[in-house]
Amino acid sequence: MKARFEFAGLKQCLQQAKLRANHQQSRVLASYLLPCNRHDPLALFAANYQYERTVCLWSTPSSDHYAVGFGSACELSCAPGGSWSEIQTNWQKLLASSVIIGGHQPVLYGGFAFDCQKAPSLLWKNFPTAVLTLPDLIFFCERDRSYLVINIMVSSQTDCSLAAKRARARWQSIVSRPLSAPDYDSLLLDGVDFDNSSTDALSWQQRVVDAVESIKRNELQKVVLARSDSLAVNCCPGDILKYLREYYPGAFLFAFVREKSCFLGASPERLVALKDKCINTVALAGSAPRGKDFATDYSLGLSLLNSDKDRFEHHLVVQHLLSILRKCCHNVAEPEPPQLCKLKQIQHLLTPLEGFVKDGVNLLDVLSDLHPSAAVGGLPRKKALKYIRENEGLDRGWYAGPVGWLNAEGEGEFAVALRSALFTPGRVTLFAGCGLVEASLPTHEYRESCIKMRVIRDAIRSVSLVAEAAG
Ligand SMILES: C=C(O[C@H]1C=CC=C(C(=O)O)[C@@H]1O)C(=O)O
Repeated sequence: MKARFEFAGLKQCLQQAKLRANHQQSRVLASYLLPCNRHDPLALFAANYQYERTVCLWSTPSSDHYAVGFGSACELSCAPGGSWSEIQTNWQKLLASSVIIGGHQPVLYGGFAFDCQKAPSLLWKNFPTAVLTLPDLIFFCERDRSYLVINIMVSSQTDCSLAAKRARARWQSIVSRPLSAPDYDSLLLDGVDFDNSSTDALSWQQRVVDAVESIKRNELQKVVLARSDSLAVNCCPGDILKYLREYYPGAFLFAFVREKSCFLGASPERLVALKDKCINTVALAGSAPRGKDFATDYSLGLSLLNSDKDRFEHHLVVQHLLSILRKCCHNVAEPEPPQLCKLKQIQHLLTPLEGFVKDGVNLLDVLSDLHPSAAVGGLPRKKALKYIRENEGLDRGWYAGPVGWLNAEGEGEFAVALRSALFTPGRVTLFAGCGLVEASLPTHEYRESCIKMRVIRDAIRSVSLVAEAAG
């Protein structure tokens, strides 16, 4: 299909919004959809992420559905510690007066910090504790369909013709921007993976010992301790996403660029999806490495399914999620026994859970009840969070927080931002955590955290080798 920017249609949409803005004396959202040529969403991301202050990318597991958003027509947030459902209420208010042409649902994308009570450190300064963004331009593609949505906040002063021209020019520059040559330097990647004896490794293992002691004293039932690793490396998040798309097709692929930082990952864990009143979530906890061949892999999977320690760790997550679902949903199905979720480097125990949302409960209500699940926080929840705050010694930022989207009908999907890293100029910070119960062993947990970090670490290594080979 030839690209045709239906300029007249956009201008009319803006003019309608302007009439409304005039009438109500406040800004009105104009959202306009038009079919467009197919582009590779990851190439669009890679070519443009350095030129736009806000970019987001989202792809649903095992699907060909991608959304790439540029800029921000508006941002909805709530104060640290504030109620997330405030965001959804404000979104509904904004939509009530909007002019939407194209038969689509405008969509917000964004995320929440793991711990919204904590002020962000310098590392996460560009990531507010809770923010959902309506991009200026969103490119969607699915199978053979692709389209562009243009969102503009219109006031009584807006020059509709100029705003339409600007949107067209911006999209044209986005699609015609060439990929800049990657700049990879000082890759300090080798030798740290399973080195159990470095000071960082030992001090983290000591934290695990202390947490397990606390569990043995019955102060906690379970706690998830995370750690970070920082690498001095300059590499293109777009290339990392291409690697993740290839090797983790079953994961939620996400990226959020804010100013010069990019938080991205390939998460296997859905926190919540709401469609047609049906809520879906998963318990994902309990891990084992993948085997090098079928027989070893099969036996590792079988031992994981039969491991008392992992089954207990997983059971806690299932029971906790069920108790929350039963409050906000009816017809909560009894779960089946856990199954294996096999990823490139690691396998997990997984239990899907489902219910039908009660009237008057919205997606962000459910999200804020489910987060943090015992797969990333612990139990009892409040005590585990306090323990993490006081003992982990890390600013998790958006790592292990919910990331995803919310549409105009209140439907959406959020994943737990795992297998993720924060890219800042010249540096990448990797994050991973492990669920601890009484039977957890520090060396095993450290090794598990290394395997989890390999998702991004291997991606960096692979794209830098390709860049080196290309000269
Ligand atoms: C906290 C993480 O993983 C969670 C999800 C799956 C398995 C987990 C585990 O076995 O500990 C964790 O609960 C992480 O990847 O950083």
